[in-house]
Amino acid sequence: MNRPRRIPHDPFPRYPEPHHALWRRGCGGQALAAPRRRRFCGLLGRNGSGKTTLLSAVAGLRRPDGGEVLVDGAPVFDNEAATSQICLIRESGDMVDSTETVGYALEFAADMRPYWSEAVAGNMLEKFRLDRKKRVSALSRGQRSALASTLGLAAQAPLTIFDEAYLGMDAPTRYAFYDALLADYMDNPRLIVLSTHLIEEVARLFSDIIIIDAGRLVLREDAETLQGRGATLVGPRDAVDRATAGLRVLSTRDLGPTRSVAVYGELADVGQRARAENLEMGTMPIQDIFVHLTSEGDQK
Ligand SMILES: Nc1ncnc2c1ncn2[C@@H]1O[C@H](COP(=O)(O)OP(=O)(O)OP(=O)(O)O)[C@@H](O)[C@H]1O
Repeated sequence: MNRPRRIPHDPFPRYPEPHHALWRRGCGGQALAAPRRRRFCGLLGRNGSGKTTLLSAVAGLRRPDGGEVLVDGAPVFDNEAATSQICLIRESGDMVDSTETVGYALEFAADMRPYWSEAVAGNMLEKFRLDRKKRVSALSRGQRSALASTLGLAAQAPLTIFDEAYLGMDAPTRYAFYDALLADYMDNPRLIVLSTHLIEEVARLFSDIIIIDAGRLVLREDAETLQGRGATLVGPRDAVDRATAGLRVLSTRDLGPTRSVAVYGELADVGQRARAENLEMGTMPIQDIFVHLTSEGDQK
């Protein structure tokens, strides 16, 4: 079968312009992403927030109840030209027929995927210690996830989506997967979307963060800007209160006379305020920002 092949080590593969309008109306009618070519995007949301539903609609596997998902201006549902550019690996790892061997699963994917890389597939099999001759049904849960992730990376699709693809993988396997993901992204920059609950493990990979909650967009930001929007200030209570006056306080913790406050928003002068009050200032991990932004209504 004749397949267009990627030129090895070509840092600018000649993919079609990716997905300008892809996310435009994907989530509650709000814009999810501006046109961008090479991004590594983290999709974060609490259980049941709609991540899998959204990603299935983006991959054309599910017709949206409302709104549209567009790829380069064309609807993605029932559009083979669009879906051939997209590879979605779901947590169920359901792209693999369990009665077949690992080797057959790879051959099948190679025939289906226009940008398939045998080299990436081989590297991943080695990394994950997967035997081509083994039946998929004989693999453990984590090994099935590893195989599904191999198929997802080797597909080299211009839009590659992993929806909690790490399920069942042990920590060394997950880290091997993250390393492979990052190396592959550097080698072939494209649009990769990763949905995960293990935020701290992968936060370093993200160039962009999208947070959804109850089917609505909460935030879309580049990771660096988002990191700059959260800070913690620690010191004597009065001094912390003065320094944080007028800022959006996400949480306050007191330990004796010491107060620790997490603030979020436009923090242009917060460093100056902290220095003026002689406070300790720290950055807020993305996971903490996520927890605060998606649990604000819980106590009401
Ligand atoms: N935009 C939406 N409007 C209404 N219902 C939705 C929306 N998105 C998802 N749902 C419904 O919410 C339920 C959970 O959605 P989904 O499985 O996509 O969540 P999730 O974020 O992937 O959850 P988890 O992290 O637990 O896997 C499903 O029944 C789905 O049909």
